Amino acid sequence: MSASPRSSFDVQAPDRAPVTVTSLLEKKHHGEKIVMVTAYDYPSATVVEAAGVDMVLVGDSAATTVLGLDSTVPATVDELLMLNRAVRRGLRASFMVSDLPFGSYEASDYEAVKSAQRFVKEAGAQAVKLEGGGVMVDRARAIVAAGIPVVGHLGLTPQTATALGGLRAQGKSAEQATKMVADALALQDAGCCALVLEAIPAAVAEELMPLLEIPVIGIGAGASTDGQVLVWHDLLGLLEGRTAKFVKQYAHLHQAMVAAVHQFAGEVRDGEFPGREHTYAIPPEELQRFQGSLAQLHGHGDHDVEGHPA
Ligand SMILES: Nc1nc(=O)c2c([nH]1)NC[C@@H]1CN(c3ccc(C(=O)N[C@@H](CCC(=O)O)C(=O)O)cc3)CN21
Ligand SMILES: CC(C)C(=O)C(=O)O
Ligand SMILES: [Mg+2]
Repeated sequence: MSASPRSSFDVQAPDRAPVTVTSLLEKKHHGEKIVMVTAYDYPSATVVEAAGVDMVLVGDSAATTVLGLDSTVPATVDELLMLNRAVRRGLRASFMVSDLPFGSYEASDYEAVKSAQRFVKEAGAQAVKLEGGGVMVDRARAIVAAGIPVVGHLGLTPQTATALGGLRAQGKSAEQATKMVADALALQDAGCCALVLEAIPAAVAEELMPLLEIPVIGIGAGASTDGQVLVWHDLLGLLEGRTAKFVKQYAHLHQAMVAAVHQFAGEVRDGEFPGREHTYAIPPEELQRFQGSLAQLHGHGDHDVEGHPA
């Protein structure tokens, strides 16, 4: 393990080959699980990179987790692009996938390709992700034809949650599950390099898995998928409040951060911070000269009230 960083940022990950569409497929074939985590800025990107995750998703969940909105619908291409560029600067080997936001790809193949190209050209995305089957399969095919890898997303698709009747698990009826299988096969046929399945019964995912040749990343789809994804804030416990059933919190950083800031506030109020070690020194002779010039300024005769020589 070499400690030398290869670029201006300092990640602690052991050297590893950059993740590619091909290496992800090999992982699937070898039965090695694929790890995906969302990231939204430079520090989160350096953490997921250092932890060695395979894929990083710059999710439109930024709308709720970073911007404090109550759904992903209002997220814009420009807002997400700024976050995507920050993430890009913190990544080296992890494969970066960018969510296309609601309204940036649905209306036509042309708009889909144009939006996808912005994430690639302006932020260094290695793939884009879009939600849904049906006509969205055509959008996926158009982006793939333009030379950009596409990740599909079926099941609970938060951008169209209103049409789904809310943020509800999907595929709980035979009809829904059958439609999902058809959409998954169609997305694969359209050339998607991977598929995300969100909030569906584990048994439905299990039936689907043998039918798919592309890597499948689950979030609330049980243990049979080729990989798992969680949202950064969920995994680390960075937000207050209840989480979806599919979330496991591996830390409780919200509490840890409140405690740290609370301690800072207490030390400022007590005069305990800053200590000598946090303050700057001036050479004694410079301090003496400085005090001398101050004394001159303060009315030692030959100056007017503003300190100018009389
Ligand atoms: N922090 C966070 N994590 C996410 O996974 C996430 C976001 N935000 N924002 C955008 C979307 C919204 N997502 C969500 C949000 C809520 C549920 C949820 O509470 N689901 C219920 C399902 C109830 C049911 O179907 O009966 C659950 O209890 O899991 C699921 C996905 C996924 N995305
Ligand atoms: C939950 C994942 C799959 C996602 O789409 C997001 O974070 O936006
Ligand atoms: Mg998303």
